[in-house]
Amino acid sequence: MTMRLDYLSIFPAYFDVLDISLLGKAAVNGLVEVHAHDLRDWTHDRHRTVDDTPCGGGAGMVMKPDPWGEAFDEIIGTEPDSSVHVIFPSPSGAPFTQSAAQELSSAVRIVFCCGRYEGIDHRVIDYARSMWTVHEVSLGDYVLNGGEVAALAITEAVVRLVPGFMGNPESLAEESFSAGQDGLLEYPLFTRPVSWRGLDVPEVLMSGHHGRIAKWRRDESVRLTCERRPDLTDSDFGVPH
Ligand SMILES: N#Cc1c(N)n[nH]c1-c1ccc2c(Cl)cn(Cc3cccnc3)c2c1
Repeated sequence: MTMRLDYLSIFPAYFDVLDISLLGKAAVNGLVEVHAHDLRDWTHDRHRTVDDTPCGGGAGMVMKPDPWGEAFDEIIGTEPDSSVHVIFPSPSGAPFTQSAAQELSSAVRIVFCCGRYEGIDHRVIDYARSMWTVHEVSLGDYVLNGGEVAALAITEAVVRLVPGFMGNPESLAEESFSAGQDGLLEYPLFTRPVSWRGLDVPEVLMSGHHGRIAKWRRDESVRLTCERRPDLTDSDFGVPH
């Protein structure tokens, strides 16, 4: 089943990058289909206006609802369909998580609405909620200038989980935040040469003793998670006291 991805933005060129790397290969293999659209194509004035001053006053400009509605009609359609997932990156969105990426990886259609300025007229989101399955999400607690970078990050997180996308699906199970990792951060990785600029690969990893290697990796994951992400440690993870 091909996953169709649509991107609505006043900077559609942001999404040209999706033609390269693994995503480009996935498109070639028919796993995903990418369509980027310029929101200004649904304006009708000489200046192709997409913004206006905020009702109630305040700084900056707000994106007008009209172009979004006309773009929705043409790109998605005018009939409700809960199988269509519409994503609004937003500073006030819910944190985007690996489990959200996992859920979205089985979607047949995802439409990313990438706003700019101070944001999109809220009626656009309300209308979308009346028609499709809407996700208002944030990448994290830092400020971006619009939704495009978030849409690219979410795309990569989702598409890499689509069955058939990753050459070696086993590698997905050991990553940070993956279910197989018990919510722990990934352990440190090493490869050849064994000695590099006076720095050596931990001996245990060269021992060939799989039990010891597994214990070292688990201990390292617990140590790193306790140090860097105490918010993920909802239990002791058997941390040695
Ligand atoms: N996702 C995410 C995310 C994040 N993690 N930081 N900033 C954003 C984000 C997402 C969408 C928009 C739209 Cl639309 C306009 N802006 C600019 C802006 C910045 C600060 C306050 N108001 C608007 C966006 C910022």
